[in-house]
This record gives sequence, C-alpha cells and structure tokens, in this order.
Amino acid sequence: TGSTRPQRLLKAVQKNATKGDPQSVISTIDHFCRRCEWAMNVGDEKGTILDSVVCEVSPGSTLELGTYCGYSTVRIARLLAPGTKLITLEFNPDFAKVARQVIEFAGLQEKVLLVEGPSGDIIPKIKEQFGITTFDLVFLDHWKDRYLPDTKLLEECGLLRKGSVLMADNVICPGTPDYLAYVRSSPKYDSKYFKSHLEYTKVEDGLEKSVYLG
Ligand SMILES: CNc1ncnc2c1ncn2[C@@H]1O[C@H](/C=C/CNC(=O)c2cc(-c3ccc(F)cc3)cc(O)c2O)[C@@H](O)[C@H]1O
Ligand SMILES: [Mg+2]
Repeated sequence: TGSTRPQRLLKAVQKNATKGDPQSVISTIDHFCRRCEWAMNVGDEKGTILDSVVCEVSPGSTLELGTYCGYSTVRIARLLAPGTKLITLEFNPDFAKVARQVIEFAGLQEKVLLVEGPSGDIIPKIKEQFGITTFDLVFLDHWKDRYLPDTKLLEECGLLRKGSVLMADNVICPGTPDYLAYVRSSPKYDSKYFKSHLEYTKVEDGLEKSVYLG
C-alpha cells in the first residue's frame, strides 16, 4: 500500500530539515506544501499572524485543537518560554503518529503534550488529568463545525479566564459561520478578524482573535 500525504510530509522533514531546528522544519513543510503537495497546515502567511499573537500573549498554558501533522504545534511551541507547555489534541492515530515525529524532529517534545482522542471527551478531563487551571491561549484548527461546541465546553469547564485568547483558523475558508457569529455577538468576547489567505493559495481566509472577558 502507498504512503499517505502526512507520511510523505514527514519524509520531506526527515530528509531536508535540520534536527533540533524548528525553523527549518517549518520552512521544509511550507516548501513541500507549495511545491509538492498542498496540506491543511496554517501555513506561513497566517502562521506569521499566529506567531505575533503567541509572542504578545506569551502564554503559560496553551491548548491546540487539531494537531494534524504538527506544523502549528511546532510554530507555537518554538515561541513558548521555558517551563511552559502546549497541550495539543488529535483523534486520528495516524496523524498523531506523524505529528509526534515532526515535533520530536524539531526538538520540542519537552514543551508539547500530544493527547490522542476527541476534544469533546478530553476537554472535561484536562483540569484533573493535567493540572491546568485555565488556558492563556487556545488555537482552534480542527473540524470547523466543532469550534463552537468546543468553545462552549471550554467555558463550561472553567478553562478560560478573563483575558484568555482564542485564535481560530479558517474562519472564512472553509468557514466557521456559527462560531464567528457567536464570538462576534457575545458580550463575553472581544473579537477581531485578521485578514489573510488560505495557506499556500491566493484565496481569502483569516484568523479570528477573540479575548474572553469572563
Ligand atoms: C472533533 N474533535 C476533534 N478532536 C481531536 N482531533 C480532531 C477533532 N476534529 C478534528 N480533529 C483532527 O484535526 C484535524 C482536522 C482539521 C480540519 N481542518 C480542515 O478541514 C481545514 C481545511 C482546509 C481547506 C480549505 C480549502 C479547501 F479547498 C480544502 C481544505 C484548510 C484548513 O486550514 C483546515 O484546517 C485532523 O488532524 C483531525 O484528525
Ligand atoms: Mg486550518
């Protein structure tokens, strides 16, 4: 049987990137997706916007929903201060397997806790299992129709505090209309759209930054 796209992406990293160098892993994946095979990583253009928010928030605790191949996991973790952690959730075991190797190749395994399973099951257990009180930053990049239910679940589980920042990918393409309507109309959020493009294309897309007001 042939290889999968994530496996081919991993091979490209192992062949062309420098072990322990997160930037080279990021550049290799972006090159692979531009020149060989498109893949649904946040990409370099939206990634630069994400980087600026990670640096601004400089989070003690970060949650990522939807690891996929670990591209945004590496982007975020490379900017985290020593002693801080990123918990990333992925329910596809094949994707999780590839992501673990990408994260390890980048040398960021100490900063990342990849938890395999569906967000809806894991989120309610995070406080007790991982000793987290609240998240300073959440990056949403999983199934688009799960952004809203999982955001409400994070609220209900007391995992957000005044000032927690939600960064949501793909709010235009493929689009997350119910989530967007919620964060833009709810008095509990102060929301702002960062216009950009769908990764590796000229199609419009963007990130929505929503600050939880408590
Ligand atoms: C529901 N709870 C969940 N818990 C844990 N992991 C979950 C998950 N849902 C999905 N996942 C995982 O997240 C990942 C899913 C991401 C979904 N993303 C997209 O569909 C997406 C799609 C596009 C896209 C845009 C245009 C186009 F023509 C084709 C695709 C662009 C993106 O940036 C995207 O993020 C997978 O690894 C999946 O296994
Ligand atoms: Mg995305």
